[in-house]
Amino acid sequence: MTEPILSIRNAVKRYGSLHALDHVDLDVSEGEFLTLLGPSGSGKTTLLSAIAGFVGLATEQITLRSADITRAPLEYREFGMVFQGYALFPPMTVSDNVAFPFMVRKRPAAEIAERTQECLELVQMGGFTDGMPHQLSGGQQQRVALARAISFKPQVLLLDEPLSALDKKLHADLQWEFKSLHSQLGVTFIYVTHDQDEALSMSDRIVILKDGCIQQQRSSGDLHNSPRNSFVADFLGKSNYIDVDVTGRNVDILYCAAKDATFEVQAENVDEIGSKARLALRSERLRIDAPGVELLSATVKGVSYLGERCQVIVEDDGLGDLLISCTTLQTGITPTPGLEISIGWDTNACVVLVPE
Ligand SMILES: Nc1ncnc2c1ncn2[C@@H]1O[C@H](COP(=O)(O)OP(=O)(O)OP(=O)(O)O)[C@@H](O)[C@H]1O
Repeated sequence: MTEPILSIRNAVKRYGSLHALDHVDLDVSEGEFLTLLGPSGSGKTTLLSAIAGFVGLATEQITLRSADITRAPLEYREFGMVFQGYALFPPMTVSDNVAFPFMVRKRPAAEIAERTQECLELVQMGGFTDGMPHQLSGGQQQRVALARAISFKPQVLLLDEPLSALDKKLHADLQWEFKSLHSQLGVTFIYVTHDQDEALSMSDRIVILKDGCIQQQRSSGDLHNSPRNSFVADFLGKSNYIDVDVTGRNVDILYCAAKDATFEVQAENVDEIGSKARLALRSERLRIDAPGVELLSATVKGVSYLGERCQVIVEDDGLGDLLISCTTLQTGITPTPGLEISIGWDTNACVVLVPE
C-alpha cells in the first residue's frame, strides 16, 4: 500500500463517561473519496473535527504526509472545509467569499482574482461573482462554499453533511457534482454523512461508525455485499437473519443448513467459524418464482409497493418470516397475501456475520 496522506492513531474522545471516539485508527489514501458513515451520535463529526483541529483528543497521533500534526493549530493544517450550514460570510459578495482564504494568505491581487473566477466556474457559479449570499439558493450557497474550500488548493477537503439541508432533487444533483469535482481535482475528500445511499453512491471507501468505534471499512461495493456484522448489514439495507448449523467447509466456502434449507456461503475465514453461525440473507437478493434455483416454497403474508420496488413478507415453515425486496416488473406474478410462491437466491446472497 502506498503511504497514506493522513493517518490517525488511537483517537480517543470522552465527554464525561461517554466515548465519542473509542480508540479509532484510520488511514486515508491520497486522492481517495472516504466517507464516515453512521447513525446520529456515532462520532462522525467528532472524528472530522479532530482531523480539522477543532477538537483535541486524549491520546492520539495524526500525521499528514508523515509529518506529525497532532498538536498543530488549525491554520497550519490547511484543510478545506464545507459544512452543512452554508457558512458563507453574509456581508461579502460571492467572489469575496471565495477569495477570503487567499486574502488571509496575502496573495497578490491578480492571482486572487484569477483563482476566484476559476473556482467559481468549476462549481458552475461563474456568473454570480457580485451576488450576495442571501440572494442565492441553498444549493448555490453550497457550491460557493465548495469553491471557497478548494480555492487555496488544500491537501485534504473535509465535508460535514454538506448536502443534508437540500431538497431531494438538488441533493442528488449536487452529489453528482461533488463526485465529479473530486475526480477532476484529485483532492482527498473526507466526507461525513448519515445517508447510506449517499455514501454508497459517492465514496471510494466507507468507514462505518457506531458508538465511537469503527465497525467496518471497505469499498462501497464490498461493504454492501459483505457486511461484517448485523449492525452493518442492517445499516446498509434490509437483511434476513438465519441461525444455521455449519455442516461443512471447503477452502473459502461454508456449507450450512437450517431446517429444510441449505446455504453455501463464501467467507474469508471459514476455519475460524464454529459449528453454529448467523447468516444475513439480503432482501434484494431473494427472488420470487425463481425457476431452476428454487429452494423454498413460502406463503405471502404482506406486500408493500414503493414505486419501482415492492417489499414482500413471506412465511416459511422452517425459517419463519423472510423479507424480499424486488422490482415490481421482475416477476411474472403479483404477490398477494395467501399466495404460495417459490423463492430462491444465488450462492453469493448470504453473508456470514461475526458477533458484535
Ligand atoms: N461538546 C460536547 N459535549 C458533550 N457531548 C458531546 C459533545 N459533542 C459531541 N458529543 C457527544 O458525542 C457523541 C458523538 O457526537 P458526534 O457529533 O460526533 O456524532 P455524529 O455521528 O456526528 O452525529 P450526528 O449525525 O447527529 O451529527 C454524541 O453522543 C454527542 O452527543
